[in-house]
Amino acid sequence: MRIDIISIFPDYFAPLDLSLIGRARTSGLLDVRVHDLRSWTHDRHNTVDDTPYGGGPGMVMKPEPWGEALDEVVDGAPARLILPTPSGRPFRQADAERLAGEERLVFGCGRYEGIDSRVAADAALRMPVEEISIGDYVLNGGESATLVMVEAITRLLPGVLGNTESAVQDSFASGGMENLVEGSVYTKPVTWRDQEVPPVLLSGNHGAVDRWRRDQALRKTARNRPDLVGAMPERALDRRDREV
Ligand SMILES: N#Cc1c(-c2ccc3ccn(Cc4ccc(CN5CCCCC5)cc4)c3c2)n[nH]c1N
Repeated sequence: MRIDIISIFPDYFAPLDLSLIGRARTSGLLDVRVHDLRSWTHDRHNTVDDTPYGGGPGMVMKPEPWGEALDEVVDGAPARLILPTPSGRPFRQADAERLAGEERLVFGCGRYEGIDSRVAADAALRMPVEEISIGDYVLNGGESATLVMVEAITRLLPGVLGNTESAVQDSFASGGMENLVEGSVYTKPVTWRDQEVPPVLLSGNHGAVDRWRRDQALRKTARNRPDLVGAMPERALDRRDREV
């Protein structure tokens, strides 16, 4: 997969040189290229913004640099443009799984009050464009959202996670754990600050361990994500769970 990221803050993406994604880039498994939008400005101040038509607060990103940047970066290749925006469709695990199947993704990171709307409309003449939000809170730009989405997507690519990690469907659809959040996890030492690891995890009884983990996940989901419990199919709750 090739990922292009266009931003006025390219240094924001230094974390993509680290850890598993950094290793995947070094190995050639993943091709991530970060571009400074100001490279496509031609005035002495490298201007990327201007006042909004119709008035209103703040500034809007000018269309010209974006148009030139996308023309050069995409260069006629089949690519999908992702535009993080507060008003976008919510980003979910299913979107990460879907986008992990793409050959090329381009992320356009807006700032100020956003990117002139004609940029998305013009790009849509040549490629699929998705306006996506990572959550119902306000950020200052699209960079953090792009980091989140790139991590969620690329961790699903074969070979990116090592043997010690697992990117199965995580807790949102793995076998018998549909729509549940992760339960509690433990490692050595068996006693730490007078807290013991739950004995069932030391029992070697895999059936009992699986049942205990599912019960823990159910309890945590009911406590932290009642919205997911409501979406849980009746069959997902065995008789004992219905007593929860
Ligand atoms: N993904 C994602 C995001 C973003 C996100 C993504 C991309 C950009 C580009 C610029 N900003 C800043 C910003 C913040 C608020 C507003 C809304 N206006 C406020 C003033 C009155 C009019 C409406 C617009 C632009 C961005 C924010 N925020 N939250 C997410 N989940």
